[in-house]
Amino acid sequence: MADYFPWLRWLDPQGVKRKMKRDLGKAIQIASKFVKERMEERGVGGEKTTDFLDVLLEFEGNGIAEPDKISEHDANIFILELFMAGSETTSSTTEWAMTELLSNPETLMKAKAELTQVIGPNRKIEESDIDNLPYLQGIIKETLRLHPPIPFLVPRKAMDDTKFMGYFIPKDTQGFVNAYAIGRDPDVWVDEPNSFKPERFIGSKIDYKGQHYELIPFGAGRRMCAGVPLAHRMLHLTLGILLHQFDWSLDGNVTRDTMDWKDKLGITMRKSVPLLAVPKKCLV
Ligand code: HEM
Repeated sequence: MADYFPWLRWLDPQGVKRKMKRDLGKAIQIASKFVKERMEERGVGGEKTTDFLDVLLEFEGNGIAEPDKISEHDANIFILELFMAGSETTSSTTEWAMTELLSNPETLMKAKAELTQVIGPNRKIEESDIDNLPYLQGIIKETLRLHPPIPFLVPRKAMDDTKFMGYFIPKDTQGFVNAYAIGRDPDVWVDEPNSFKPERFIGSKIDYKGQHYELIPFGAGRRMCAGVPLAHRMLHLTLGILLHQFDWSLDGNVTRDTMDWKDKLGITMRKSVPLLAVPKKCLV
């Protein structure tokens, strides 16, 4: 309500700010446990680790353009942000990918055939295999095109009065970029824009790294997703392992037509009714 009537903001009429403060406080507490634990381990000379948290704790800045040290509070916020930005985005993308594949058996078969051909029966998919799996890459791109987990990206604010494409945008206007609509724009995606067709990316240079504005599930520009390299690996490895190691079917009598396709917007835009899929270990 306060977005429509900004003068109501101080009243917090729906209690949104109050609830946010309470819940964020709980989330910071969880993140702070990881940070405290690591600080204590490092203090007693525990096993040496070199992950992102160690980098934060070891940081020494020049104290001018950057701090001398990263405070414990800031380390907590960093860790919380990575959890919040990185977990539900990747899990909901994997759920949508499986949903699309289980409703498109031919596509699922092609993905499994590629994995069998490239990886073979005797080993597991590794990071170095990803570049040799163009069909799997097409599946991930197609999933992110149709189901971007952050459909309006992160809100922007006009820093100054701006004229843009004939519109006047006053300073401080909040703007959203509709990555969901861009991904389904029939002027750009001319071949059945609402259908799941990983083939459209075979032989195409279009990628989600911020250079091709028709596919921007990670945003673009200086504030685009900081986790693209990690998400890219995680998505291909997770989906690759699920498809390579198991045969999958839909639960019970559910079919493509009776499946619930609704999404709901929370932290991410995920399936409204969770996918129920049944794995069977591949007999290889
Ligand atoms: C499917 C996976 C993911 C998607 C679709 C995604 C998407 C996004 C989007 C749309 C933004 C805002 C960009 C903008 O508004 O231009 C963002 C920001 C961010 N993402 Fe991701 N993300 C994913 C995974 C991850 C992972 C795994 C991490 C790290 C663990 C991560 C860390 C971040 C961070 C730190 C930001 C804020 C960057 C900034 O404000 O400068 N993301 N992400």
